[in-house]
Amino acid sequence: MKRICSSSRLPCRPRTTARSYASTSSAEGPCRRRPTSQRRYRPAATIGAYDPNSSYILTLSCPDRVGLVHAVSGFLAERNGNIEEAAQYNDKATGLFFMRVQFACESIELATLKDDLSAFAEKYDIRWSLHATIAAMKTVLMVSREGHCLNDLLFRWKSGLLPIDIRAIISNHRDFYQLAASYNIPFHHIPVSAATKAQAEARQFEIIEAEGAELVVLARYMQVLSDDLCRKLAGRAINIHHSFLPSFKGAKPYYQAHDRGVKLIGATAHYVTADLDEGPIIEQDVARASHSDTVEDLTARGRDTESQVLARAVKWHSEHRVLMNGHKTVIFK
Ligand SMILES: Nc1nc2c(c(=O)[nH]1)N[C@@H](CN(C=O)c1ccc(C(=O)N[C@@H](CCC(=O)O)C(=O)O)cc1)CN2
Repeated sequence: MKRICSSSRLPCRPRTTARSYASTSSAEGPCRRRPTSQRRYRPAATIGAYDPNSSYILTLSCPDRVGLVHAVSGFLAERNGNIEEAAQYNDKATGLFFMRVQFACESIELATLKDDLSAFAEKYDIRWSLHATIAAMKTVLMVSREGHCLNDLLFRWKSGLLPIDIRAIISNHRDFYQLAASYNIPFHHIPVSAATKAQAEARQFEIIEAEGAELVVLARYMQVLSDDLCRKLAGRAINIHHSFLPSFKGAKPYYQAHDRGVKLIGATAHYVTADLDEGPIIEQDVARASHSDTVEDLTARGRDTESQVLARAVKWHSEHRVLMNGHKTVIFK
């Protein structure tokens, strides 16, 4: 039966298997042990003895104390868990400890591992989460009229460079309908105005939940999300702001930068909160500016910076390398 795209009313073409990532439903397609920066994701068949289905990422935070690394590594060793990558940080200001461990563990059922982790976590007052390394993160992209970040994310995903599973694109304009079609991704055009905002956001959230999105990326989506939607998307919505925050918040940062005469412009990827452009920062970068630059020059130069900053933030989030630390983040690159 042909699947009809809810908003575009057009038959959705069956999805290609272009992605080399396993969507969470069919568990195939992990990566060999290249350094993360060089990893290219490809089908399981080409991989040797390594069993992808037994590789996990554990992230945790708890009040800091002596022996936590020993306790975590001991917990895994007792269950024949082989640590492949580990990083930790203790924040002296908050007294909190953070850790990310990637490990292979073939001799234990996932459910048992989770039960054991729950008991272990209680002992140390640990907040934790466990993810299958190969699971591609279900993602919905949102965009308005500037398509450079959207285009960049789609190309990196298609090239197997991002461990995500792009389920849908939502926009308050039609501009990128064809781009979405070229990647066989459902495109949802949902106009937003002050009068229709609540209804529009209800439709947006319906799609996000229907797609089981673990991540929503505001790839130059230029509408302010309501407090209610921000609460529902807390910790799973990333925005790219086209300035080096905290400078130049708002919708027109390049005009503000030009007026101020700055010598550096920048971009900031951050989690979306109800407080506009105030969310925990994941990644930032800068580019040079000069007295001779027009706003158009700054806007054009900023596009590359925005795309690269957002792609890095999406990659780190989808590899479970970003841990929340109050209104800040800890990044295990
Ligand atoms: N609740 C939040 N919503 C959004 C955030 C955020 O941090 N919290 N970031 C923005 C993106 N953004 C800057 O990065 C931004 C977008 C839009 C505006 C704005 O003032 N928009 C006007 C409408 C502008 C238009 O129609 O072109 C408005 O919404 O009234 C400021 C900052 C995404 N949403």
